[in-house]
Amino acid sequence: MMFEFGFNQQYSSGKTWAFFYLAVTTVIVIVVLHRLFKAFKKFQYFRSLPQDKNFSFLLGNIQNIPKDPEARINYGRSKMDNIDPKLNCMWMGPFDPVIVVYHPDTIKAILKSSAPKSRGFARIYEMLLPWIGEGLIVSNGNVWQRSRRLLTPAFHFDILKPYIEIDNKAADKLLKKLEPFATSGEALDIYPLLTLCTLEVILKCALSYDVDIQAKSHDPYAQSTRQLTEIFTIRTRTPWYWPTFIFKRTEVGQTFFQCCDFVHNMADEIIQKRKKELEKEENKPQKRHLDFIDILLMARDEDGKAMTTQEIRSEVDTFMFAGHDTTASGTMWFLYCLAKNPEYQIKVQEEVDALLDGRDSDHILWSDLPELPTLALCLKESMRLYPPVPFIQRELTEETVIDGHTIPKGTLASVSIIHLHVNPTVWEDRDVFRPERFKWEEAKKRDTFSYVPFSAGPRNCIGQHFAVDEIKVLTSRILRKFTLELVPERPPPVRFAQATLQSHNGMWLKLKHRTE
Ligand code: HEM
Repeated sequence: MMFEFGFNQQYSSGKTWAFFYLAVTTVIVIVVLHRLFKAFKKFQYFRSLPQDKNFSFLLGNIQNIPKDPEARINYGRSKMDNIDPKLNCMWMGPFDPVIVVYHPDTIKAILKSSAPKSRGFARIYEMLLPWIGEGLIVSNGNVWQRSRRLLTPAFHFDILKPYIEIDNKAADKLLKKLEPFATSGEALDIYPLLTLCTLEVILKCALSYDVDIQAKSHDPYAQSTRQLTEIFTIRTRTPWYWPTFIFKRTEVGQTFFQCCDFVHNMADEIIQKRKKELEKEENKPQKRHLDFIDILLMARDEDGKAMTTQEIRSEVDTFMFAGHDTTASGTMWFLYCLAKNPEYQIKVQEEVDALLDGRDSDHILWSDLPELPTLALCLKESMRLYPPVPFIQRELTEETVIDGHTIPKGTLASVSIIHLHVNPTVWEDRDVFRPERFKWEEAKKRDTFSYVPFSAGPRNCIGQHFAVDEIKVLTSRILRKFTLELVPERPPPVRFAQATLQSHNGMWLKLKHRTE
């Protein structure tokens, strides 16, 4: 009996295990099959969307993207022209579909939604993290909301007003540096001079950091920023650089992290200097507005908690980058557009002359800014053709209907500002520089999402008024003194869409004194 019982017990427990294994295996097989089925359905769904049919099961569409920077921009444009005028699906590998949008209807669906910045493996904002941290550009959710609420007062008109004189003083120095080129007739690449000028402005205005950066022929901070944006762009387009542990071991990766250390040290220095000044000021409070950095240093939560050093540094890094590279790019392309379209350059010069003639000083005043309507129209048109921030990205956190397509949650969306601005269904004579298209009678007929150089919706650019004022002051000061000409011996600028829109071969211009 004992034996029988033991045998039966063994037999039945063996059977139980067999059942157990069978059940587990069945569940695993069902789960795997279900996942595969879902992945296949998702794949089929994305394959049914408008897209470049030249698709590889290994690389998706990556191999179709041209290496040449200008051809790369034109590749996106040809998809808009030939595949679909509103959106297409781009495969960044066999399992990574990205929805690219470039029409007011489709861009609106993304920018009006609460879709956050894309984060996680291989996502562009994640790749910015080691550099600008969880600052306003990269952060999401509560962290972003808190910083945005805190920093919005730093861009109030009352704060921006005195910055105009800082812009003018920076312009004075820039003009002095341009003078010898006008005298000798030698062409120059104007971009490096513009970056130093805009860097000086952001350091003085937002960070109360008074250094004569323009006195140098180059600045290590501006240089590091350039290297960081270049390497960041390379990384976003090179799948084998996506895993951080590999990227860190490559030469470019090491340069990237060295540059990060450099800019972080500079941010720390600025913060420490300002902290000491504020401590001194505490004893003799002055009636003045708070700069961006003061707001960061003095901010307290409801429970009295200050921002951590790391949080403050991320915001400082964010503003130092976002506040100078964009305006330098915007000014550079604006000057190019005017050199290329002399009839508009003359109109702007006449407008500036009419404003300043008879004055003792050429400094532009805050009250002068609305008196430059032609310049304002030309600047808008230049930012249409050459948007300083060409692309941005979002991640859909919920299923979203875009132009009748139900795009699943988790999908990456690339907002192509540079293509929206030349979408032929929106813009007549899209490649022609015609600033009049921004006159109210014409502009009011267009969807507001047709033109978004500063993005739109809740995550729009916090610094847009700061930027536009600065560009207006710099360009009117340059045009008051010089006439700009293209350099026929040099090839035209080659657009390069990095974090900001650059020229791959510099921005070569000739300057002539207006008196000549
Ligand atoms: C011509 C100059 C500028 C252009 C074209 C521009 C454009 C943009 C765009 C398109 C965005 C959205 C980015 C995204 O969604 O990822 C943005 C965001 C931002 N910009 Fe600008 N920008 C300019 C100048 C500035 C300046 C001067 C500052 C600071 C002083 C600044 C600070 C920021 C910040 C902090 C954000 C993130 C805002 C948020 O998400 O709440 N920008 N900008």
